[in-house]
Amino acid sequence: MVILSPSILAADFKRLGEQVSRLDKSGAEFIHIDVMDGNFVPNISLGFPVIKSIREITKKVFDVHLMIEQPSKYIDEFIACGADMITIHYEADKHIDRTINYIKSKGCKVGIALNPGTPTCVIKDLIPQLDMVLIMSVNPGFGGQKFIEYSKDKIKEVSLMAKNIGKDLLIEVDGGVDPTNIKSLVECGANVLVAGSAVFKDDKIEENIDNLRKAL
Ligand SMILES: O=C(CO)[C@@H](O)[C@H](O)COP(=O)(O)O
Ligand SMILES: [Co+2]
Repeated sequence: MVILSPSILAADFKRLGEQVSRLDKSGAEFIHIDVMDGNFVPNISLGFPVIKSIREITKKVFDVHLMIEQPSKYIDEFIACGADMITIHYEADKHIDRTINYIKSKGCKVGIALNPGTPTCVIKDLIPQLDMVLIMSVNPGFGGQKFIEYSKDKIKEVSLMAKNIGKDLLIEVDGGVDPTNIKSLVECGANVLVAGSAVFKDDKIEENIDNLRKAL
């Protein structure tokens, strides 16, 4: 099964509630929420009040991508706001094993994100504990960037790691996903596709989601 996870970073924040309602009625299974702190990445996006507000609009899976330093400090708040899946960056947490266990102990799904420059070998031994691995296919911080082609090799590597241990793992690709590359990403082993610009372009949310699905 291929899961679509529209990133609201690309939404029109003047009409965020209306657009999230449209996502709620769409065929997308997840909603990708990019949290940025201006330290781990050179951008600041949104936080607890926004997540709490849109949680009242939809029951879709909140796929929360934390691009923040010291993510372990905020796990309880993100869960309280309604996060269903929390993905932290390998590069942002020196005690990642402890944070993974804490997130799971709270009954929340857990993912690890890898920047384009981080090799997949660093998470090999963590895969048994994970629900998801997020492969960043752009440098984190902004939507609308160009897909980094070598991300496909990383998707294949993680897919093989999971297969070798018989692990049913979500493999999420995040950044520059559009109808021209989505099929090839699934063929590499991706099963969760994040799309921001490709979904919110020209406010044609429903049509753009259908086009992504048709391109598979
Ligand atoms: O985490 C990030 C960016 O750091 C992504 O989730 C982007 O928000 C995806 O946007 P597009 O590349 O699909 O426009
Ligand atoms: Co993201």
